Amino acid sequence: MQQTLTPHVYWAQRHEDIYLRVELIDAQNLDISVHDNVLRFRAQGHGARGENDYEFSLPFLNAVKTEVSHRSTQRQVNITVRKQLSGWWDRLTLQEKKPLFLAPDFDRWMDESDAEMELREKVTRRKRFNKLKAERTVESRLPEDSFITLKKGFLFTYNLVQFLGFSWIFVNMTIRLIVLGQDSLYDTFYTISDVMFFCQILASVEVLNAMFGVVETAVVPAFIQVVGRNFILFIIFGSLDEMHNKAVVFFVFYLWSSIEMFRYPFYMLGCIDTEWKTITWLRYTIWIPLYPLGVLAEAVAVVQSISVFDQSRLFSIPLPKALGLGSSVSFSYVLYIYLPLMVIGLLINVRHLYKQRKKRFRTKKRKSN
Ligand SMILES: CCCCCCCCCCCCC[C@@H](O)CC(=O)SCCNC(=O)CCNC(=O)[C@H](O)C(C)(C)COP(=O)(O)OP(=O)(O)OC[C@H]1O[C@@H](n2cnc3c(N)ncnc32)[C@H](O)[C@@H]1OP(=O)(O)O
Repeated sequence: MQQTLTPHVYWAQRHEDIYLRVELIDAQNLDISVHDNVLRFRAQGHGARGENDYEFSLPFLNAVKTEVSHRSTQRQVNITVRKQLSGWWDRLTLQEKKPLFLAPDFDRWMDESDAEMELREKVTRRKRFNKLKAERTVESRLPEDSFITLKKGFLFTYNLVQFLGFSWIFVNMTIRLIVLGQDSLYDTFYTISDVMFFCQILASVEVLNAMFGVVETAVVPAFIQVVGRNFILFIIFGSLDEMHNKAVVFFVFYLWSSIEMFRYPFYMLGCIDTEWKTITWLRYTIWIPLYPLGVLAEAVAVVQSISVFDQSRLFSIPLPKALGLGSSVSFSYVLYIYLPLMVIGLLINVRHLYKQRKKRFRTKKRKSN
């Protein structure tokens, strides 16, 4: 049967506080209270007499406040009680004879004059801190705060516009696919391209944001993303009528908008210091299948456009007659160079997104521990 025992208790004081250290390992079920200037302690833990219930009560010499703060570590329980009036006590307990379980805490012990000096230093430090804080509030916090509000407002609006644009694209394409079936694959460009042009031109803002440090993102991945998509949209699809009715347009647009429907809401929530776990998970996960598929679809579009550029000679590069190699070089040669660049771009961005994912979920895990 368990018996109730008294733990070893060590004490020290300052002008305003009483510090108690209760020697109890792995203390559980703590019940600590102060009523009528008497502290009552009860807990289970491993003390001088092994694993047991331990308790004690201490009637204080003078009045104390009823709020008591305590912190339990693996080795001990630290208790702080506030004195009702600031001052130095001759002893801790009401009765003159010191209880047997109580001893001075020499690690924290101070005599009255040392404690006075500490108190004076504390007051000076607090005054200096308050003065600095007041100065900082007046001089710098106002412009800093309004800059942050302006930045968040701008980013929120930008992300909202992109979210609406890409959602419209995704929903429109999905409804058309359900209603028109396979036929909808071949007229995607005619129905969707205006909104896609708008969203992708606007997306150039993301490179500027990265360059000027408006958001904490790397410039190279943002640049690859924007340049890569705009190349496909404006050069491959936009400039060749022959590409407009190809099914590949559907796949490229659908893959692009699928990620953006989650990426922009994720950023929007970040602007208002909010997080929805599902959106975060989707933002940092669905790129895993979508990114390679997106690059594959873009590569198919590039390959399909090669013969069109060869025939139309659009964007062909004029050569000086002196070289004797013909009058111009087809733009398709640029595309042959672009294809391996896409693979390099894919690798750089997949690596970046993998790191961002690891960082995000590692931080989250640590925070939730
Ligand atoms: C040298 C010549 C180069 C020529 C290049 C040619 C190569 C062509 C390669 C082609 C590859 C492109 C293929 C691509 O088009 C295919 C597809 O898109 S398929 C569909 C799937 N795609 C994706 O999943 C990619 C989506 N895009 C992105 O994720 C970004 O664009 C990317 C830059 C790749 C990565 O984003 P970012 O670096 O910004 O990562 P984070 O989201 O983690 O953001 C970092 C922190 O910044 C905050 N942030 C960022 N933007 C905003 C914003 N607009 N508003 C508010 N906050 C923002 C974000 O919250 C993060 O902060 P914190 O960590 O504190 O949360």
